[in-house]
Amino acid sequence: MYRTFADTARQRPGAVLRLALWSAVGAAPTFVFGHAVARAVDGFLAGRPAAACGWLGVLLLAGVAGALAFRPLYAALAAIVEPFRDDLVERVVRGALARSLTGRPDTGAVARLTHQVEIARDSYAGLLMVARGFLFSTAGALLGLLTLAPAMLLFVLPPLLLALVLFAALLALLAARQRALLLGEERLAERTAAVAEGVRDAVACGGEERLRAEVGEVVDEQAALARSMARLGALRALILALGGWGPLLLVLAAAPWLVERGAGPGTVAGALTYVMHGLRPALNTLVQGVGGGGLRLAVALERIAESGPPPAPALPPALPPTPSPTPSPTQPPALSPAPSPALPPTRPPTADPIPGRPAVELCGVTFSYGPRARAVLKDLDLVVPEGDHLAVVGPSGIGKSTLAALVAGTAVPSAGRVLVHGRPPGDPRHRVLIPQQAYVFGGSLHDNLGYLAPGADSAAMARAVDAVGLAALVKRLGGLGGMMDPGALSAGEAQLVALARAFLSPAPLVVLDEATCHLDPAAEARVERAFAARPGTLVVIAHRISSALRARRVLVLDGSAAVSGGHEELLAGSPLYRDLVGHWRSEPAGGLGDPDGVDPVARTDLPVDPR
Ligand SMILES: Nc1ncnc2c1ncn2[C@@H]1O[C@H](COP(=O)(O)OP(=O)(O)OP(=O)(O)O)[C@@H](O)[C@H]1O
Repeated sequence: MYRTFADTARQRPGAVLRLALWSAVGAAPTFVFGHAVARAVDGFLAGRPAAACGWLGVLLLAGVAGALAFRPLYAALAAIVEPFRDDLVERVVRGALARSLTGRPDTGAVARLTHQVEIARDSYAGLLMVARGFLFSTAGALLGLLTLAPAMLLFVLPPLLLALVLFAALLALLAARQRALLLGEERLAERTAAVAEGVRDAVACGGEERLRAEVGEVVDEQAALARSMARLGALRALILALGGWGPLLLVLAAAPWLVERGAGPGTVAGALTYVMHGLRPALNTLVQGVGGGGLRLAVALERIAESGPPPAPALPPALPPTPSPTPSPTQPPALSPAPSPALPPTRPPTADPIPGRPAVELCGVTFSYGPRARAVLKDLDLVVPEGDHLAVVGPSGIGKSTLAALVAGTAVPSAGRVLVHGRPPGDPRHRVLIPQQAYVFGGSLHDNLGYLAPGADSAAMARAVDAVGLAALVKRLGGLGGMMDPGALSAGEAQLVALARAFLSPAPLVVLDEATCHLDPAAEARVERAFAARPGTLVVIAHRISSALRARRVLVLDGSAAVSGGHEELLAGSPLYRDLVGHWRSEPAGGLGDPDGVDPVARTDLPVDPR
């Protein structure tokens, strides 16, 4: 997957040697400091200030040499770290490209993962610096002690070694805890996102308490993990105290014993310098660096490994696109109906429509958003013959969009059966659903329009553009190849793009769920007429009553009952339809006139008169 340090040592021994060499030069001051301090102290005490100052000069020179060694040291480090980074980047890009061939391109992957690669690179470089710094500084200090006063090692080595052993044991615990913390964070994020998305359903089912308890449990687990991580952090401080201050206290306590055995004050001062300026900072950096950056590196590498190329190469999907459980630019996210049995289908059927069967058949369909929620649709029967143009009207909240979702297969009935062209709904080759919220993506207008009809030629696109009235936007963008910024489009323009896309799609059934709500009445009329003239079946969840007037048939949803028929028929037979139309008739006319005296711009979903 990527080069380990051992691989690099084999492949680039020169770089590793250079790193070791310059690390040795960088650590030279650690070796020289103790001796220079010892000699300088002894020199001053013996009344030889010139010699003492000379040793102080040596100390200064060693410091300068150590500082100068850092420049080539970093160059040697880069020669080791950059190939490691290249390996990671290559893996990430290969993974993203391979996934894009599966038909589910993860466009955020490269940006996201290269960020993780940078974290891994920095952590790896930091870890190498820490490890080599510890090794060379400790070696320099111990060598200095050995040459200055070997007996001192008796007091320095035992606490240092004990601290290192304890730290190694703690590191394993820290890594396990850090991983658990990270996974817990992910669990918590997933849980809260799921709760936020489904809060409407949860409230509808009276499930707030249960949700609160479930989320609370994950939060408590996470808090317990964070507390235990903090306790391990305190243990780390104890280990540092043992390995850093232990040798210092022991050397101080042993000083009289050493002096009795002939060690001068300079030797004691030199030994203390080794402990204070060599061993203690080295241990400190090791514990902090490995405990922080090392764990981060391990986690980042794990995430990158997970994002690697999929096991087997996959081919692009056949066109038209196979159904995907993720929302497409014409398919709104699936509704979240009752947990069971009303789950959205994860793999819609791909069989061809059955010739001669109606475009839509609903048989005894009941749907509710939760097991204890009131049914939105109850025992609904409906047949929409092939080639029909049906408008669905009814008061706000009566279930018009729910019906559209059931027909499109993004919601599944709690009881009853829905068929589209004789097949279970949900196959994007059989139907296209345009919701109120238009899904338009950043890219060229051509790509947006061709999303559901990849083979569409420019003549077909021009026809769709003309049919829905998109020419002004095409002109503004400089042609079909013009790039679109979805954020810069007006809501009406975005709807027109989504509508033109649906117009181009080969799907024989089009469901418009208030898909023209941001258009003015004239533009809406043009769109509906265009779709009505398009071969296939049209179902319009009406936003204005004029949609009902244009349709061949109207379905009036009325909670417990639903009636359908022509406009005149319904005026005569449906009190609710009469109420709806009467309501708008009495509204001040706001747009085009109509032969029936109905204001065609009036909304169809105003609340029913509560009489
Ligand atoms: N995801 C959901 N979770 C829970 N309840 C929902 C959900 N979606 C809709 N409802 C409820 O179901 C009922 C029917 O909603 P629907 O959107 O189908 O009605 P509508 O007739 O299309 O309304 P409008 O014309 O206002 O869009 C409403 O009471 C609504 O609050």
